[in-house]
Amino acid sequence: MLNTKSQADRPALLLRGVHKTFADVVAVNGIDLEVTPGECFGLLGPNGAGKTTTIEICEGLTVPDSGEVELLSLNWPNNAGELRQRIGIQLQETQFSEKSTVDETLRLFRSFFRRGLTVDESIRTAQLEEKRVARVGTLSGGQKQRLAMACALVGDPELLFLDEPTTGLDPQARRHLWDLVDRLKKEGRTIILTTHYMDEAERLCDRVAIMDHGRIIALDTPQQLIASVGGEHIVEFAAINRENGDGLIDPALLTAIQGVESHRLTAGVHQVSVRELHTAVPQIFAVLTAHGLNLSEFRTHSATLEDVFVSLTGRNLRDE
Ligand SMILES: Nc1ncnc2c1ncn2[C@@H]1O[C@H](COP(=O)(O)OP(=O)(O)OP(=O)(O)O)[C@@H](O)[C@H]1O
Repeated sequence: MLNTKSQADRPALLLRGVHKTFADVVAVNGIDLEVTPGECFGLLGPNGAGKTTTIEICEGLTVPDSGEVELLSLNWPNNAGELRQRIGIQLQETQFSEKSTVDETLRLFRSFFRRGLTVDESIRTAQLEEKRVARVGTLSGGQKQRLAMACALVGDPELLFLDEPTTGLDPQARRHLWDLVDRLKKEGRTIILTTHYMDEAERLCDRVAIMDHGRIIALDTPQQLIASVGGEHIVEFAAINRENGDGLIDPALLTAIQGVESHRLTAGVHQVSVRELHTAVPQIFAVLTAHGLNLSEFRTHSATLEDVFVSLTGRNLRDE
């Protein structure tokens, strides 16, 4: 059994050694996790990493093969009734009745909870006032996501699960959802969200677990994860030798440059993490010139969670 601290000291969510296999696919391969009350915690990873399976295990929708899961000091299936009253769930895709109005849909969801927000409050929170009497079938993608959020909130949950809340939304609708999540954080709710957008995780999450192949491969604040890459900036370039047409360069020549923290070569593109652009870049150019190399591509960016994933796995999050 889990240890017996008082409820106030307990994490809002606790996973210990959680495994789940579907036929021959290991979806979740030994996850340990503790989420503090009031925290916005992100599960970040490429498609198929196991994020949805993990979150569905937490939500009581999927039964793990092994491991312990505790939410708000309660567990599935022993405390299922109480848990359903105290958590909110936004699934990756929610099938609402297209013919019902926003108002009718929320009334139905509100009827599942003993206590919670009024339908008016949840419509206001999700900024759907103008769509109150609109049929669900007429809503845009962003409005449907906000309705799904309103349904997840109508029971006034302490712990809220959001599975890829902004996938498929245009930039404006995404920002709208982010503002809503900000407000929910300020209200002190614990939020667990999955995403494969690193900017979303950086923007919203207090801490992030990066998942790959069913495991957590890194877990920290976005800032600490990014700092772990080594340099604040990433310089990416491809180069061609004027004589023989290849782009090879001894990595030791690059890593010997003062302020260069690491080097990686992916699909012909060199990625160098550096502390300061203005000192490192001229030296990189000097090394290339000295070895007869001309640049064919060159760009720089501030290090992101994408770079953390690349440095851990050698792969890009987005290309999966
Ligand atoms: N019900 C299921 N039956 C069979 N395989 C499944 C099932 N659910 C998930 N899987 C497999 O388990 C692995 C993890 O899937 P999961 O949906 O948890 O990943 P994910 O990180 O959420 O990906 P995405 O970002 O695409 O939603 C994948 O290989 C997926 O095909």
